Amino acid sequence: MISPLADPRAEAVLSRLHAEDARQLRSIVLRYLPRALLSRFGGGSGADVSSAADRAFLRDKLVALDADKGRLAYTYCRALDARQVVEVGTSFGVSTIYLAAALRDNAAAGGGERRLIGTEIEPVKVRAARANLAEAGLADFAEIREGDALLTLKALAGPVDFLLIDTWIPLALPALELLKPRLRPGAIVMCDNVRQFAREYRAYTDYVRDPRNGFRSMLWPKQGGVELSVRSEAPA
Ligand SMILES: C[S@@+](CC[C@H](N)C(=O)[O-])C[C@H]1O[C@@H](n2cnc3c(N)ncnc32)[C@H](O)[C@@H]1O
Repeated sequence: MISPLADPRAEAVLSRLHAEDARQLRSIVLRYLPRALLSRFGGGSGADVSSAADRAFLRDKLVALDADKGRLAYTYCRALDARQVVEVGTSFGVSTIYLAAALRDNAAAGGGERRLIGTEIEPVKVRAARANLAEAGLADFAEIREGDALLTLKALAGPVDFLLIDTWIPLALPALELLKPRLRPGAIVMCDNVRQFAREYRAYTDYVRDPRNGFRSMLWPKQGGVELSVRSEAPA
């Protein structure tokens, strides 16, 4: 498959992690399919994974951004000449590697300080993500903050050029609202799986698709769907 990264070291780590993610998919589908079907056809919500049992089950699961979306994120960060990128939901660091690679390449092309701030609530995943970034040779471009994103990102200084929201669904809109004042005009926000969980993401998509809230937004409809929103000035 064609990749814009052109970085064998990072690609080797990504290929191991994508393979591990694919191996885990079966157990995730078996566990969550009934909820997903209920959500689609019978009400109920597929969004809530906050129980102790769900948390324990998901602790070693990557639930990673797929490769096409990772490459899309890389390409946007390059095109934006991003300096600061924020990621809500780091897990084992798959998306983080794509984003950190873009920042490294932006620094090589244009100089200046570039940084990715990622955040993850599960300590074991934070340790794994840091190790994966180091193995990919990208540790210098990413800082992973451990804890609840609404706390770890509260005092973040702007401007933010690109924001990836790839976390459990109930956090998506609060995270966007927290970070919205730090997004520079023209910043892109990418939010994963909004088509697959359209009902659960309704509050989020309603918000970004209403231009009065300061975004112009579209659905990239492949693989569960990605919402791509450009920060614009809200009309007076
Ligand atoms: C879909 S996974 C992220 C996948 C990651 N972006 C990747 O490509 O590998 C969502 C992650 O969000 C984390 N998460 C859930 N709630 C969170 C919160 N309140 N603060 C920070 N991270 C959270 C979960 O532990 C999980 O690892």
